[in-house]
Amino acid sequence: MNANTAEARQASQRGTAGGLSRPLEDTLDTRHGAILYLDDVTVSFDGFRALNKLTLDIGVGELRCVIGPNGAGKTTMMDVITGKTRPDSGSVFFGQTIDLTRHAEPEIAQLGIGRKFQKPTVFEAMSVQENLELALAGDKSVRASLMARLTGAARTRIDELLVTIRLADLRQRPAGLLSHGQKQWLEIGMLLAQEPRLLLLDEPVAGMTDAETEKTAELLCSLRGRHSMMVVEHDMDFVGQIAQKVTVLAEGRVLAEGSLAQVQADERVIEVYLGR
Ligand SMILES: Nc1ncnc2c1ncn2[C@@H]1O[C@H](COP(=O)(O)OP(=O)(O)OP(=O)(O)O)[C@@H](O)[C@H]1O
Repeated sequence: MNANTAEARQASQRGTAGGLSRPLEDTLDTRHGAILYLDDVTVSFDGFRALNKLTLDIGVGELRCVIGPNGAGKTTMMDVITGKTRPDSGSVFFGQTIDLTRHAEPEIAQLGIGRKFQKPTVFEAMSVQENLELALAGDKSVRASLMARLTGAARTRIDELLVTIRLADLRQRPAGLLSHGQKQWLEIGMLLAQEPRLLLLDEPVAGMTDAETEKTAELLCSLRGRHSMMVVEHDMDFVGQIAQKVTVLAEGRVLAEGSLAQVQADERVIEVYLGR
């Protein structure tokens, strides 16, 4: 294990104090501009290659959209990044020096990679604000003590987050009474509370109304630069609203990459995914 990895592991074992510090802030080396680099990653299930020598990188502060047909390997790719699935071969680097394949799932979350699954998983009986406080604390068991000594910085951060996720007016509302879209924004806020360097979002607008989808696009665009993001989506209108660079996955590897207009005009992409 090299020095940086050892340092990262120690930092991740320490955890975050009140969710306000990000222990790896100084150890994540992104001098070459990439926050994530997958190199030649292969994952097989019973001989079937869900990922087949996948190579892909995400720039610091970038909002990358990943599209592709069912079974292309999008979820498997996110599982590999977050440590849920180990690749058979290949490497997955977070910054220049942290090899994610050497870390367990909770460590990877501590390292600064947040993942939003398709279904919202907020605490329904708690208010919007309490959900954010909990996320900031990072652990349910510390909530009581946190509430007693919520620092000024934490209060400010929660106020900021409420504005970012467009729920400032609903801070006291039980999360269970929010609309589907509002629950998704709350969950994004809960992830942001942990100050992720990289945010993985799996079909964030599935089931949303058009108005909610538009607001989500605005929200994600507002996070650009501050957080690096990878968004897997099938909703092409939404992708059109947020996309800079789009990666098309098919059969476990990158089929095409470029602006949405470029990949939409690519005959191979039309053939396997978009249709005529
Ligand atoms: N645990 C597993 N065991 C066996 N096969 C799996 C497993 N996980 C995924 N697969 C297979 O790997 C391939 C890639 O699946 P994956 O879920 O990554 O695709 P996807 O691009 O996310 O698809 P979708 O758009 O439908 O979510 C599929 O053929 C799937 O059946």
